[in-house]
Amino acid sequence: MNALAATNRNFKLASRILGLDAKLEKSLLIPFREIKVECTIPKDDGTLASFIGFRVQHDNSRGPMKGGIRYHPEVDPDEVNALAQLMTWKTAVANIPYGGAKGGIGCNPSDLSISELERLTRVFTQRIHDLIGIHTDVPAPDMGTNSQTMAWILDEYSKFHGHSPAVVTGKPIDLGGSLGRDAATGRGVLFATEALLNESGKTISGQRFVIQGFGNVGSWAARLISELGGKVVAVSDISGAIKNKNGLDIDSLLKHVQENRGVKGFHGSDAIDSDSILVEDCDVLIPAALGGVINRENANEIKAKYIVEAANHPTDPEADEILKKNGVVILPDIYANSGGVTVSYFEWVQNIQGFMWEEERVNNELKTYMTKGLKNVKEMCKTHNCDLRMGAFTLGLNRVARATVLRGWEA
Ligand SMILES: NC(=O)C1=CN([C@@H]2O[C@H](COP(=O)(O)OP(=O)(O)OC[C@H]3O[C@@H](n4cnc5c(N)ncnc54)[C@H](OP(=O)(O)O)[C@@H]3O)[C@@H](O)[C@H]2O)C=CC1
Ligand SMILES: O=C(O)CCC(=O)C(=O)O
Repeated sequence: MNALAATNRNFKLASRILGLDAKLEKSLLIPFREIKVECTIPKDDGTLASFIGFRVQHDNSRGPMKGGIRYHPEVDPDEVNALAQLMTWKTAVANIPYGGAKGGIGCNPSDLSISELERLTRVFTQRIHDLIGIHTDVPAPDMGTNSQTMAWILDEYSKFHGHSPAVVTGKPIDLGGSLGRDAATGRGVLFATEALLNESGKTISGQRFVIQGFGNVGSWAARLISELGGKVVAVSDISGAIKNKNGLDIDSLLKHVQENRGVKGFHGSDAIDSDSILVEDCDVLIPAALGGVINRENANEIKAKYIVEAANHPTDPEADEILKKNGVVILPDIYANSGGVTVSYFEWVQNIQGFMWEEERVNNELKTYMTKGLKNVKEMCKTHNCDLRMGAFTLGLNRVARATVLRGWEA
């Protein structure tokens, strides 16, 4: 099932549970605005290369639209649409005053030089600058983009609108970024996992973790989990997958990745088949890369007791059903990875206030939001007798529906 069909299916299930009016349901589902732009750049060798960029602004009833920009070969309109919709429910679950958006460019960033990436980012910004803004739509990093990408967007946007640090989050600290934003999604995953485990008297320490993806989110999650005594027994990235049943030394692995641009060949590990990473023996599985990776082909083989969705939409609805029957507990993406956008919110607040917070304050506030988020999701599970995914969807949808109805429609 493609990302949009899967996301729409979850939306409709939640809407039925809440008993939303069919016309309101339709208005919540259709994106506010879909932008598609052509971005042509001269490559370093003088030849031209053309790319397609997207920004889907899904909903703004609760505040400015918010969401990352992804650079990846598989970026397509349906996927960006699904990711934008997920941002609407995610910001509502986190209870931060935003709507949802997502952007992307269909490209392989590892095939482009730094100067080509800069030109591409600047051209994309020129195409969309009139449609984003501090109080309309605030981009951030996602797969294949980082704080440098945000710095280029900020610089290009500011040429048209004056210096505007709050137009993007996930910026470098020197340009008004927040302390703690780089680690925030991984740290949020840690807080979410801790809160879930604590309910059954367990802690991070002593649990065995498998992590797919070792980029921003996966590597921070691994680092923070191992700092608390959790055993990360297998990880993967594009270069391959590695395993050590006694636990990987994450500090040495981080050095290895910096020097070798991938986890492959790490001395304290054995290589395993990349496809088998999700079905490795562990207590907690953390998908932190692409969507749709847990599907009906592999769901029955999953050995983890818990899945914490650091990636967006990693689990197909068909797999959801299989995993539920097998007793696997899933912390859904729109709650589990909301730490990133929550600290983006703190960054935006700091930019608007013109006052920088200490990192300790950022991390403490994040913990409060993540703990409260799980409590609110569980209350919805209890009220509607549903699983955690539907608990999160009904929580998000209900908040957005209430805001939409309160604002009303033009006559
Ligand atoms: N960044 C953020 O704040 C947030 C991110 N997310 C989600 O988290 C996920 C990861 O994002 P992020 O860490 O920022 O992205 P990054 O680009 O920093 O890292 C992505 C990682 O996934 C790896 N990867 C890509 N394809 C595969 C594959 N087929 N098999 C195994 N690994 C693969 C990459 O490998 P390699 O390094 O070798 O290319 C890299 O390690 C995405 O789904 C994103 O939407 C969600 C909330 C916030
Ligand atoms: O930090 C943000 O604004 C958005 C992060 C994001 O893209 C996501 O949560 O999927």
